[in-house]
Amino acid sequence: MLDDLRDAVDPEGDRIDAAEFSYLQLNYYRPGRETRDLLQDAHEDGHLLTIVTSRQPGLEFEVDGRFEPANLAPDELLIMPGGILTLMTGGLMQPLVHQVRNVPGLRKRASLMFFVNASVANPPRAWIAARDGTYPDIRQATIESSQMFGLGSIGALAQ
Ligand SMILES: O=C(O)CCC(=O)C(=O)O
Ligand SMILES: [Fe+2]
Repeated sequence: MLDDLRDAVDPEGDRIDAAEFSYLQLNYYRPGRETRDLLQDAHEDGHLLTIVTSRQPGLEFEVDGRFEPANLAPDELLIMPGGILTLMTGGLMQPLVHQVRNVPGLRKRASLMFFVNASVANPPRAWIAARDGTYPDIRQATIESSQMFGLGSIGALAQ
């Protein structure tokens, strides 16, 4: 899929090596114990892509300024573009903003994400330059995003 994106945007561009720095994350929520309307506020993911699934409702994504339920069937995945893909494409591909609603009556909620990251050991050059003509530092952006939620830095994997 990343190769197809590259071919569409810049066939001469760097191939993304996503094998080593992509990872699975399991989120577990106890909606019944929370008083908040949102279990996760609206955000974009700081990765190239996020592949997400859940058997429980709650995930919503933004379309034309409004949030819509993802309504994933048990055998469905949602593939969401993230902020690093925006950097790779000079702003051409915008991230999908999403949030997790606290659905009344739901006691437990689990979701599984596969976060697709470019290698920080062998980072690609952006396929399209930013508006000011510069090329963003994909390696640095990937490392910084990985630290956003207080998780261990992805940079540690490169050592
Ligand atoms: O729990 C979900 O369905 C989505 C979680 C999410 O957006 C995230 O962890 O970045
Ligand atoms: Fe997210």
